[in-house]
Amino acid sequence: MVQVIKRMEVIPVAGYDSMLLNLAGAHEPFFTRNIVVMTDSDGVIGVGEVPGGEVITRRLESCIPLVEGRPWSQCNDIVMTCAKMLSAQVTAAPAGGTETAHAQIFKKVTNVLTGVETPLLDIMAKHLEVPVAALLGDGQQRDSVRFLGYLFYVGDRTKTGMPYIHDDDDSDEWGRIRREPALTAEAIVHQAKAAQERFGFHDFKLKGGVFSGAEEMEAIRALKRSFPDARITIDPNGAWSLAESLELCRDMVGTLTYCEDPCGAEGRFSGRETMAEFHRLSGLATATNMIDTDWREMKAAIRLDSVTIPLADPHFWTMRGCVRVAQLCHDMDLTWGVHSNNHFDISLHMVAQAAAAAPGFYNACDTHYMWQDGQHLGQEPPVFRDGCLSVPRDAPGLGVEIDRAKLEAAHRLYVEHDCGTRDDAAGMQSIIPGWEYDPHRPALVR
Ligand SMILES: O=C([O-])C(=O)C[C@H](O)[C@@H](O)C(=O)[O-]
Ligand SMILES: [Mg+2]
Repeated sequence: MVQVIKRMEVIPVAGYDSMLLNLAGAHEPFFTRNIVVMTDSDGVIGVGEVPGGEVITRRLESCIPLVEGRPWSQCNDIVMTCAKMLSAQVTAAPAGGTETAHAQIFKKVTNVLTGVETPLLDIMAKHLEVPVAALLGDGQQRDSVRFLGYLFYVGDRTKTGMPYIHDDDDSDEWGRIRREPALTAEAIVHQAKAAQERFGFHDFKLKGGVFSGAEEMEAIRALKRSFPDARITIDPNGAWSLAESLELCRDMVGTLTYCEDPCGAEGRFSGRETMAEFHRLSGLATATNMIDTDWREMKAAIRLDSVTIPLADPHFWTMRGCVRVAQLCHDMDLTWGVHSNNHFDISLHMVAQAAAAAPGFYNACDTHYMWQDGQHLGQEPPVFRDGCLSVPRDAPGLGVEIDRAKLEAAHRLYVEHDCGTRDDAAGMQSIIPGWEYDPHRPALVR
């Protein structure tokens, strides 16, 4: 008797965040996600997590009639049917907006497909008694997945009047500092040391685009002095011009292992063209989650040699899609990595399972989880050892069993604070009235 999906639930949730700074402003006190829970006719439960926001919630809900009543064994066909329905929805949407806005809409479609695909894979893997990684690509390649410590400048929450969480964890130095301002190179090194103590990270990424590039490079140099063996990267989200990127990175080979989205589109040149020039002239490997985010962009990026590390986040490539990228990287002279946003433990397990199926060398996976540690929705907290999460071959499914009480509490938080779509500009405007996003000017250079 083939089990069918009896119920698909879409649950918007919120969690607490620190006042993390970036080019687009400051993270607000709450981050949002959409959780999908599917239950089959045997009572087997599968889960998935994708970015928050009402558009994604509504699109996921529109998939429910195409999922309920179908056997999980028809996973491919279910996802394909949803993809067709969603692409008709998007095509029917009113025209207008910029090309970037259009790309964002399509990214939201893959976010939704990931929300449908992941719980189905979880259920399928549980029935087959294998980890999800065994169902991806050529199957499970490793039992342990490396993550990096994702460092951020942190704003002073006390100046905002916004309900940022604080004093929530006194268990160690990381718990004590992660909600407090960090606005200097010393503070960034301190963050890295505290995070390493708790999680064991070997590699680090600094979110740039906040102070001048020169100041941020000082932080990178200070990090390298403290962690000489670490692979270190910086990501200003394309804030610098090509000339500035080259100037800033002139002596950084050996200090930076790779550079993520240093520059973007400029005058007559596309972001993929400026990144190609940067890669060639700086001698640095280049990573991106901005200019190589689907197959069409991938073709253009490969043709130009713009990107050596596509950060193939399962949330916008789907789990199977991001492993296809990993296979392509392995077969060509590229290396695979993963982008992240604030997330709960379900997403962390999704990334770990995908990375466990990535063949050959991969870059330590990005994760924001250190900012959320303690807010898991599963019954057990994820445990990092030596900067790694294990993906045991004898643990069926995604590796997370949902805790209904925690899920309900995260949903209540979403409702009570009227959370919706992320707005980093609002966070920044709470300390700098009238502040506006400028893609070419660091957030605190005004
Ligand atoms: O690599 C990236 O660009 C990111 O991690 C995107 C995120 O939205 C990051 O900028 C953040 O959390 O502020
Ligand atoms: Mg990035």
